Amino acid sequence: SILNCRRQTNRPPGPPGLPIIGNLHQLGPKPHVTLSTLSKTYGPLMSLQLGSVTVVIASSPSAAQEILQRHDSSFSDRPIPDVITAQPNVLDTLAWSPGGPRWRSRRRLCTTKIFTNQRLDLLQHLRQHKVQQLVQHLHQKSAARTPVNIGEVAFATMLNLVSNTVFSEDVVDPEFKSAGEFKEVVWRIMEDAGRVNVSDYFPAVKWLDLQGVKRHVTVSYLRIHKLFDEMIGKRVRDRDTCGARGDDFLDVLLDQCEQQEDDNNDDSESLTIDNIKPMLLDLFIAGSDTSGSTIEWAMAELLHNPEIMHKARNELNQVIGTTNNQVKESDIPRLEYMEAIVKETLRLHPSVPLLLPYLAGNDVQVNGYTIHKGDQVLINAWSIGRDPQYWDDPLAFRPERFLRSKIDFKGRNFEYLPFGAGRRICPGLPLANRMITLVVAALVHSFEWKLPEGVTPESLDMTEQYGITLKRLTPLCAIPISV
Ligand code: HEM
Repeated sequence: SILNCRRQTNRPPGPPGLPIIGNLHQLGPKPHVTLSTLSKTYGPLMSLQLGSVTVVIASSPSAAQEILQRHDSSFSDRPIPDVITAQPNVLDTLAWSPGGPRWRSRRRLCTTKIFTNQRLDLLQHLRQHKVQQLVQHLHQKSAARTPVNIGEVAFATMLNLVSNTVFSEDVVDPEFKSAGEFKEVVWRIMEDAGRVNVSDYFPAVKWLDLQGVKRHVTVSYLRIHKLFDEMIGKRVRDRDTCGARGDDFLDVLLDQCEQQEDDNNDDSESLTIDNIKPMLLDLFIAGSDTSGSTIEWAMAELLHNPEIMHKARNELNQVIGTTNNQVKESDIPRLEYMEAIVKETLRLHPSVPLLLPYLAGNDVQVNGYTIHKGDQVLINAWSIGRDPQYWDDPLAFRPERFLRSKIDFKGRNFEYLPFGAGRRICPGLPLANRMITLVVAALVHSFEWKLPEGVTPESLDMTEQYGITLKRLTPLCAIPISV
């Protein structure tokens, strides 16, 4: 029996399952919630059998620390979902590449040249301009008193903020008049990636692609690569003809490609015009919906808690003023309360609730149990952020808890892991933090927000929906009133 097998192999405890499917049927529509509940019975390190895959789930700060810090070298790879393997050169992505030399050199480029404060400062005027356009768009909506789907404009805005940082270009119509192909394709890829796929739990039948998701997503991957080809081609020509060198991420990557050509090194670690595309796609997939839904949740919490909205507006009026001044990224360090709001939003609504999965590279002893080579490991950051052992009144939205507290999301406090921790912590964190804080601050500073007819702050539905990112079940709609 499964129980017996657990005892023999010293696996962490877990609920008994059925033959063949194991615990697959028990996960339900909100796996992060189910796993959190199960961990109360089976402990902070438990194991589930999902089809033929053993998944170990860490649900306490110390279990997370064991995996992400103490034994991090054993968990440097990720299991690659079948849908993700449909993309060309998947091993050149940052998010899914095994943690070897290729990943390390790309990752180093991110931390030393791309997501640095210096680089992000150089590009902030582009993002500032996009946020101004968003505010103008909302002024028009205000004049017409029409409700705005906040998640939708936030997602489109995040795509443009990322694309201006990467390409100095828009990928979505900044007036929000047409959706645009880029947005459609990115969205389709995320939908396919968010689907539960039997291929991932029964590797033996992977080749059948029973649900056809892999075939479906392939079309979108090829299309987005083609769109990247066009953008990169244009940039390469501009660089060749007028020697123009800009500051955006694409220029950094192309500079790196050229430098490596000069160094004459052509091993698998080196960057080429062809193999930077998976990394570029990573930035859009990992950066836009995550940041967009965080903005939607932050606004929902502010509308749900009017006194907190009020305090946030007061702070903005004090720091930025009540005149036509626009919030800038450089103002963020002085917006302590707004920063606390963003942190509190990510505590209660981490957009990647189970982080990205890890793969055990060898047998590892954790808390007296064995995690076996080949097991998958998940960290339930959602559950950890709501654990009453570490958080007072954990279900209340109280930004004040982060004022005068040293707890940060940079991977040192294991009771708070919205961006993960350790070697594979989110590299986009500094950009995410700037984009989210800037947009929420601009939305609160420029508008009073009203809920649609019949919805009150108390009755606003705050139910979650699990997907590739943690979303609201009912999209947040609200009416901006220009101030
Ligand atoms: C609210 C916004 C965001 C959240 C909550 C978030 C969260 C995460 C999490 C939890 C991980 C996995 C960490 C781990 O395995 O321990 C991750 C990885 C990653 N994130 Fe983010 N992220 C956000 C925004 C961004 C942005 C804006 C970018 C870039 C433009 C980005 C790029 C990446 C990449 C490339 C990885 C893979 C890193 C690797 O495997 O080496 N993320 N993110």
